[in-house]
Amino acid sequence: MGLLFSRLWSLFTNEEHKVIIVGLDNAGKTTILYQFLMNEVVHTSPTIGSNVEEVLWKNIHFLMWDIGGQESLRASWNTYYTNTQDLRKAAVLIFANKQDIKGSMSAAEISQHLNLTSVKDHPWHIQACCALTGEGLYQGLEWITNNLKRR
Ligand SMILES: Nc1nc2c(ncn2[C@@H]2O[C@H](COP(=O)(O)OP(=O)(O)OP(=O)(O)O)[C@@H](O)[C@H]2O)c(=O)[nH]1
Ligand SMILES: [Mg+2]
Repeated sequence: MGLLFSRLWSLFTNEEHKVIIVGLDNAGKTTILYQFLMNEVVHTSPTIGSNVEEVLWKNIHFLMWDIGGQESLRASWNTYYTNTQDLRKAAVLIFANKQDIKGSMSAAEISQHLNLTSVKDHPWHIQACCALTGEGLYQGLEWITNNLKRR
């Protein structure tokens, strides 16, 4: 009974899911964040610190943190993990962005270089995308959503 109530409760409260976006500088993280928020390409400059936005998609609330990727900022990435629900249970989505650029590595190539098949302790998925057109972005979000449902 308690379980049923807590399940019903979680349906009604519409809890928020924290997403942390990290990666190399110039990879397109901020562009991706604002595509999710506004469905458009915004003009960006390198992020110093972070941007945080609430994104509602298919009735699911995501709190998305986009963190600056410059080398000098990477040591502080872990401060953003502190309040994350439980990083040990985190699902990992890798966006292989800028697929519109000729000669960009495919998702399969990136997967090989990152040795993703060796990751056994987190569910992971690699998604090819282009943040300028939005192509692939929602497939990535769909994967995250399906992952939440399986928990
Ligand atoms: N061609 C192309 N350019 C993109 C794409 N996504 C982002 N860009 C461009 O790449 C540049 C950097 O994008 P940002 O979103 O600022 O990159 P970032 O990862 O937030 O960078 P930092 O904040 O420094 O970590 C911008 O000029 C974007 O317009 C893409 O899919 N294709
Ligand atoms: Mg940025």
